[in-house]
Amino acid sequence: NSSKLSEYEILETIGTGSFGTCKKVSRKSDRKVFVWKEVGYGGMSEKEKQLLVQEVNLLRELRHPHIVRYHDRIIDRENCTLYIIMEFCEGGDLGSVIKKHREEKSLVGESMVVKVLHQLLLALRECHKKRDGVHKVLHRDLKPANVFLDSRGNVKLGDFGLARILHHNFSLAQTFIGTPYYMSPEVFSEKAYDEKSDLWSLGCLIHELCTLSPPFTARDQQALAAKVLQGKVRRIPHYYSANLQSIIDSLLATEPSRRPDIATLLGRVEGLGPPATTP
Ligand SMILES: CN(C)CCCNS(=O)(=O)c1cccc(Nc2nc(OCC3CCCCC3)c3[nH]cnc3n2)c1
Repeated sequence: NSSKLSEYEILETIGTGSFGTCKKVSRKSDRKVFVWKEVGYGGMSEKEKQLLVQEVNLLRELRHPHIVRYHDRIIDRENCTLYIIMEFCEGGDLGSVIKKHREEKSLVGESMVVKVLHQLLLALRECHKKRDGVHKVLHRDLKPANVFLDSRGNVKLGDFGLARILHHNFSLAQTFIGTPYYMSPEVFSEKAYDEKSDLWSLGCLIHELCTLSPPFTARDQQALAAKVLQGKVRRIPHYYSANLQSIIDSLLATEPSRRPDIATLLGRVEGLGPPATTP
């Protein structure tokens, strides 16, 4: 029996994403806390609704310690709204962590950076393993606001799938798309997007975690593309190890084929600092 909205109590609105509103809710039966994401499908064509169903089915299949867990969905036909109920991550998002460190002028410790790198590599390996019938599941929207921390400080990759839904240029998504800081050279030059593009975005995210601002910034998309295609990146602070610098350099290789694959990267990361997942 599909669950109903009345089984949940709304605690607070956490924020609004490219898909709609995200709220913190608690299940009345056991007070367990979740988030739900409200996706309005009123303006969608039959085709777009089909895509939405496909994406939610994809979300349901991904079960991994470092991917935010999908729990349930509720369809409210009266308001043409789909509610996707997911695991609540108490630690908030990485964007807020970076903002805090920038304001406090303090660097993120290397062990935390390595933990985020390691756990996101494990999450991306799982995503790339999956196929939704035809093509590979790529994240496409890896950015600090889409990476969450649980109560034990473990990293959880969130909100993908929703990213792909909105890649079919839905109107709402267009209004939310900010500057694509993490867009890879091949995507700017409209070449094929594949796993290596997710690794480029991971490189941007880890670089930002070390420097507290995006590796490539510009006032508009054209200027950003020029910088990304030129491929010059400032080094991370000397506080961090040469190993970490070289892993980031390899992820930010302009030519996708020069970026190592996930297995190679995991070997290099597991060779670094202390064990990653907090038991
Ligand atoms: C320790 N403190 C410093 C941190 C306090 C932190 N607590 S907090 O304020 O409730 C808080 C803040 C941000 C996130 C979360 N947890 C969370 N957020 C999601 O999405 C956020 C949404 C994404 C799109 C854009 C709008 C926001 C999730 N999606 C699936 N699971 C999720 N979990 C909790």
